[in-house]
Amino acid sequence: MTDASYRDAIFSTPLDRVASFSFDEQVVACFPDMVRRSIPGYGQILGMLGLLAERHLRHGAHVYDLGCSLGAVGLSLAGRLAPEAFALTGVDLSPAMLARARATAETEAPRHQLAFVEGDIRELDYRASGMIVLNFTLQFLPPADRDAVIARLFEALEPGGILVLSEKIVAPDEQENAWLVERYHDFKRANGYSDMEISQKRTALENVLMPDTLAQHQARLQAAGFARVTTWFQYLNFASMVAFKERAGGTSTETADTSAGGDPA
Ligand SMILES: C[S@@+](CC[C@H](N)C(=O)[O-])C[C@H]1O[C@@H](n2cnc3c(N)ncnc32)[C@H](O)[C@@H]1O
Ligand SMILES: O=C(O)C(=O)C[C@]1(C(=O)O)C=C[C@@H](O)C=C1
Repeated sequence: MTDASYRDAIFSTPLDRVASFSFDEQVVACFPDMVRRSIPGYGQILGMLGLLAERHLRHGAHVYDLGCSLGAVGLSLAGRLAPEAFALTGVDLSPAMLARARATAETEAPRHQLAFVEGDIRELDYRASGMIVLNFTLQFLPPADRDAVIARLFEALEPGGILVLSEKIVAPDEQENAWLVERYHDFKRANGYSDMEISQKRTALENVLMPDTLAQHQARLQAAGFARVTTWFQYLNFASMVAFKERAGGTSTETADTSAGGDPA
């Protein structure tokens, strides 16, 4: 990133009252450091998105990055695909995030078609797309709004298109979940967060980030019409799924990539 990025110290001093977490200026300023130290596998997930696009995206298709923050998903795709291979629209509610996303894209991928628009992903008028990414965004929507958003994304996807959904998750078994959360806190401590920071952030995220189970995600995706859902990544209580929209005739996604050779049969 060329933009200035600060170390996340938002919860490093004791607060009388911990306010609910929001994507304000303070978070924007330290966001790259925050996600790197707080989301297990964040860099690996981003890296894989470029590979998934290479494999599944029709040449010239449109891509949505919903809840794009600083535009990291678009930059990952731009790192793997040629400028004419896709056009991406990043959507976010936060003007401060979008301003930095635009500036970074301009510097780091000037020839790629990366646009950023302010909007609520629950209300957007979606255009037909070959790939839609929700990288740690659905978890911030009120649970009652999630089914409708996923159903609209299914409708917006072209046959053969993919939805990539990365989320913090909760395990249905209480003991398993407690273990995962404790190890997640170990992960945060190892990345330099103090117990106080971990505890205050946890309070700030209560009723703001409400994780679903993997089974809830899978059921929602299937109810929306996705023929196949694969959990391709999990690291502690963070996971990423890819959901495939079938092509007409019932076949699931085929590769858009021609470099891997033809059908061996
Ligand atoms: C954890 S961040 C996403 C990180 C980003 N996708 C990445 O890979 O770096 C969640 C983002 O979702 C945005 N957001 C939350 N609710 C939204 C909504 N209803 N519509 C659009 N954006 C939303 C927030 O402003 C925030 O930037
Ligand atoms: O810090 C945590 O506890 C998190 O859950 C990490 C998480 C996320 O999953 O989106 C929460 C808020 C920030 O946007 C960055 C990361």
